Amino acid sequence: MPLSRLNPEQREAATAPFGHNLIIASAGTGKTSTIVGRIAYLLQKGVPPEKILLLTFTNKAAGEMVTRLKHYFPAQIVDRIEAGTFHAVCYRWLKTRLPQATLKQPGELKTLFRSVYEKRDMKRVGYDVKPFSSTYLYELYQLYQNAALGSFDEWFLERCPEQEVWMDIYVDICDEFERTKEEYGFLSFNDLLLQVKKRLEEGERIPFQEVLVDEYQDTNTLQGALIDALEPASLFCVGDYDQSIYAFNGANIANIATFTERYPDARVYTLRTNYRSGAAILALANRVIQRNERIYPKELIVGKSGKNHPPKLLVFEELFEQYQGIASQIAESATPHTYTAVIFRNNASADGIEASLRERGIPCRRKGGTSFFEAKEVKFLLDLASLLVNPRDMMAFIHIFEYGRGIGTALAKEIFQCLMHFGEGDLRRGLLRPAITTLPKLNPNKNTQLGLFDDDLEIGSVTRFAQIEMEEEIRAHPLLKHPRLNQDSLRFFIKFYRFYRSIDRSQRPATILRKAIASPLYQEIVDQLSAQRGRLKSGEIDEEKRELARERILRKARLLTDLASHYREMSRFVNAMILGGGEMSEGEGVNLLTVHASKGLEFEDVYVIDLMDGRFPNRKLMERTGSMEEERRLFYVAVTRAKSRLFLSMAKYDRVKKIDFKPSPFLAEAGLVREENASLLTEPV
Ligand SMILES: Nc1ncnc2c1ncn2[C@@H]1O[C@H](COP(=O)(O)OP(=O)(O)OP(=O)(O)O)[C@@H](O)[C@H]1O
Repeated sequence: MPLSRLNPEQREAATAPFGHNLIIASAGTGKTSTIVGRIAYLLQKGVPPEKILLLTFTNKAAGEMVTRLKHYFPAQIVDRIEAGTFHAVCYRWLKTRLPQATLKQPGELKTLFRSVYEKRDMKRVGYDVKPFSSTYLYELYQLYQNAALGSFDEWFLERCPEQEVWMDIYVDICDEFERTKEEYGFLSFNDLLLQVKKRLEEGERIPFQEVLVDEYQDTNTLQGALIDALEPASLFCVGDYDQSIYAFNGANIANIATFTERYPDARVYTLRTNYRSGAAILALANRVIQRNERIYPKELIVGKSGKNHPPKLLVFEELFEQYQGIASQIAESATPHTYTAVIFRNNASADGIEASLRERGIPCRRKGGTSFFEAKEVKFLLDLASLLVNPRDMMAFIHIFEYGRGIGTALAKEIFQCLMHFGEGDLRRGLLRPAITTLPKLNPNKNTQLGLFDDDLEIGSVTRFAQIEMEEEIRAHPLLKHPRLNQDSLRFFIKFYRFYRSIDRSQRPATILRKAIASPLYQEIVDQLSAQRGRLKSGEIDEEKRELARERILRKARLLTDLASHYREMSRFVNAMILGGGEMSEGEGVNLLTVHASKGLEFEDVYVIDLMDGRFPNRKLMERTGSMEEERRLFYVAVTRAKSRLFLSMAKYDRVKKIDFKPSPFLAEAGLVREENASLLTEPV
């Protein structure tokens, strides 16, 4: 049983009485094993699995815990436990209430927000204070949803009082954004939590007997409120305040810091034995983190025996030399690449190190596989899938039709509006079996954002298309009367029409994707993209390059089909791809990670790079939402990922930007450089 593998302090926590339990688990002290032990304990005590809710920071973490439990309990029991991220769990629950709603990628919603923002002519209003850009306002609005429960203007004005003159317009923009999302059936990630919280507050019940929360230190105000709204009979929160690193995303360290005030009956357990790292690494981590306020008392005991490598400072003369030097060291190291990680504070560090590793033929992987989902060939297929799930999804339709020669955003919007009109609000019907055969009567005063036309459409002559081969039903389609449709755009429309007809009765996501990939519609996308990617600087197309690009595109398309084969319903597939996209990593080899992405992971050898003042700590971000304490916690998280060897590296000069660097103050706090003048104790390598 998992309980028998726990040490006494882990077991004491795992078998805590029902009630409000907080487990302070320092880095590497085995919180995963403790949570698994706790669930085993609950099941042994007879708690029905469906009454257990496990909330984790990634779906992968939930999956790993569930897999471990399956070693001890039958799968049909373990699978009934509700486990996943806040988003995934809320999505599953909402799905039963809002079957049509589609989750949208943050990038897509940002575009929608911009289209609402740009309808306001800020210049004409002409206040002295410059308004925030659409992107910045959008980010603030997202942060507000995670970080506060009161009204937007109150929260906003507290942070940005100088922007008061714009407040009414900002509120108006956010309101319209919310209405537009609702109209299209779109949900943002925040909406998942907000909607569930609202329904719970309105009296719906999800009666969990125990809610377990992993990485409790990184829950935000909204998540904290959601946990409260669930009103679980018992709460088991596991976290480490020294690893709270998501303030920029609204994480509220007060959730963990005030636990005992909010729940006066709370019991606090502390896991102290670190099994991950050698004594010297732990001593360094502790020396630094001691400078932060101690919220609950804690002490780390070294549980690992064996060889103890002292952490090493690597100092390079020049920034790029640093990346090269580290790549060389990794090339010579006996540690397998997959057990090695390079960790950095800022994403900007990744390219230099990746290029240096690849130059030496060392494979590497970057977490946050957005690159896969952002690849145009994948996005196109996901847009097709999204449109099948939610035919009101005008954004997906536009993205698809923009590939048609001669079709820009404006015409794509018009085609969408026409099809909706022909089908009386049903896109598929408007396309395949139009009920109305006249072009839409349009209202010039209507919202221009929806792409309705300024004036009524004149009727175009269908004889323009006499030479184009097509089925009779397409020739009779009312869209052909659209005056702005030309031969190229019609050809694209025909491909789209035929694809829709080919999948008329198909249900399974993988079948539909296979048909899509084989269709002339997708062939057109593959041709366009591979030609673009095969083009040389001179403008000519290199056939070999184009062929390689084509193979890569099709490989990605097949990978997406493989992923789809795990789903029976298209809506589940689409939403899972959006929910889980950020957790995918691409490739094999040395792990290149931001500190945030390294959370919860461990590696034999860890290189924490670019340890220069300004970069780590990142002074710019500190001014916005951060603090020195948060940066110190980031440093603590980074160094405690190391099991055997820890290398801390810095450069003294950036040749490209011509800047001199000072060592990170954390190197002084770690005792690796002299504190008073931050001078180096180590000579450059
Ligand atoms: N009782 C135990 N005896 C021996 N090894 C253990 C025990 N508990 C955990 N470990 C090992 O300690 C390491 C750290 O465990 P785990 O990944 O659960 O830590 P964590 O508390 O989640 O760390 P962090 O918060 O830093 O991510 C793992 O390699 C795990 O196998």
